[in-house]
Amino acid sequence: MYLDKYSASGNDFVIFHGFKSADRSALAKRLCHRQEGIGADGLIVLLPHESCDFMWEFYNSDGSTASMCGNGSRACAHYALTHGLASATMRFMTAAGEIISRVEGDEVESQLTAAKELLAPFEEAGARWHFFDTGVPHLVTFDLPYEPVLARTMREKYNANVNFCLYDDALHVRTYERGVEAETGACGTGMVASFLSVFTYLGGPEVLAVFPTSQEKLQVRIDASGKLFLKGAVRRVFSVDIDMRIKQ
Ligand SMILES: N[C@@H](CCC[C@H](N)C(=O)O)C(=O)O
Repeated sequence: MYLDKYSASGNDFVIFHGFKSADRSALAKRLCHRQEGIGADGLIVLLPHESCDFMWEFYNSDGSTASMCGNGSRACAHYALTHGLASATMRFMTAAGEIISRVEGDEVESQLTAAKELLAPFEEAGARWHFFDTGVPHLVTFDLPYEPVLARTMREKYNANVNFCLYDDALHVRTYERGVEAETGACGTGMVASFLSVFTYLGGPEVLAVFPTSQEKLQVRIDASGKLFLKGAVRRVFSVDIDMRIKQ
């Protein structure tokens, strides 16, 4: 089984392509395991699609599926170009809708699906929260430093990813990710939800530099028609051929 390991600003993924849809939840858990597998935040499988360049199946490291992943979309676009599955500008289908990605060297920009505000801003646990769906649901606060116990409480109550932000001349975001059940190095849809909170409620600009936990800088922007874009470098860490028959 041939696969690639990618890092997209510190959010890491195992990626391969196949021909058929299947329940790959157990495989995702096995491959993503940090001690007994390759280790990753998620598994992405590219599959043929009738009208797009391809479609994907996306799994978190705990085997759950997610409808979208911003950093995963950038990593898988680079994978698709590298493996001759698409040209540098490509369209692919996710459970959240169609994504358009453009690859230029190691820089990849993805145009995400239209965002929705799930709840008006609200106060809870001594903080003000914004709640956006940018492909998956994200809570965002600017009032508190990263706090894992509160992150876990809010994640469970709202079934959402949870972002703790600092906004100065740039945006700094730490994300507790659902399905990884921990803080990850970066979360693309979380950075876009945080950007939207700044843009909508704090009078922020149309383009912002965003620094996730990994400190690998990205750019988030909104165009005149409200389309949202996430851009940054991705890195193919290695390619490997593994024997999946070895099983304890
Ligand atoms: N890391 C991703 C988000 C992946 C899905 C998320 N963990 C969920 O289950 O909601 C990103 O870069 O957007």
